[in-house]
Amino acid sequence: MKIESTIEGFDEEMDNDHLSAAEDTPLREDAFDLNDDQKIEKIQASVRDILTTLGMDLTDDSLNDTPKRVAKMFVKDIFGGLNPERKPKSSSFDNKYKYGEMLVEKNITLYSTCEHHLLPIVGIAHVAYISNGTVVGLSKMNRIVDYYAKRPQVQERLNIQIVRELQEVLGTEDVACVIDAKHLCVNSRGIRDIQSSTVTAEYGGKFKEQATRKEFLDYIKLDTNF
Ligand SMILES: Nc1nc2c(ncn2[C@@H]2O[C@H](COP(=O)(O)OP(=O)(O)OP(=O)(O)O)[C@@H](O)[C@H]2O)c(=O)[nH]1
Ligand SMILES: [Zn+2]
Repeated sequence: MKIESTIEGFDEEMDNDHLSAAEDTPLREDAFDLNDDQKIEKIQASVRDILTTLGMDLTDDSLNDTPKRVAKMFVKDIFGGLNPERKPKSSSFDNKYKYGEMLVEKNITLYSTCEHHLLPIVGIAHVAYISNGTVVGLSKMNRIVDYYAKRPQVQERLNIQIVRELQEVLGTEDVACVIDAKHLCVNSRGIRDIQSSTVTAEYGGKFKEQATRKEFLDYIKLDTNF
């Protein structure tokens, strides 16, 4: 049986067995039973517990507020995109000027968090679409990238979520996104490979055709340094 969440703006359909579609962030049904302040209180206690277990003296004035800082950062900042109320309102307009070519928003700065290690993912996203009558404000593409990045993520899911959202807003399948990002869990720990970065891509509609995809990739030329 399918159920619709009652939370305002939460339009991802949830399924009783699986909670959500494969590309949706795995959230529990009670994810928003607590408000932000209640979550900050609880997380603060957990962070205090972790640091205390590690042996840190939390009476030190540099550390005293760390549990609260981390809790606020999780709820309001780096995981703020879990809350559908923070989803950007994507003002769309009629394509009055009949611009029918590809529009590319490239080099969008991306900060996310790896859900396996809770370490940063830092990179760039390139987004493109071909209008079928609707256009979206340029900054909305940056905002959509930022919203879905502010969750515990894997890069593949992040890439798909960005494309699905823009397809919805623009009312077209013809949307693509390429992400090139460094995962600090690979760069700064574990294998500690500082050079490597991860490239993912999601192509919808016309972008599945080779010529359209090539035009997009020529515009973004994956030779950027960040
Ligand atoms: N597919 C995918 N894997 C990721 C992403 N971010 C991190 N990973 C990988 O997730 C894997 C987690 O593997 P585990 O073996 O459970 O973790 P680990 O023991 O810390 O692994 P090492 O990093 O190899 O030390 C690692 O290989 C990470 O590189 C991502 O966005 N997508
Ligand atoms: Zn990781």
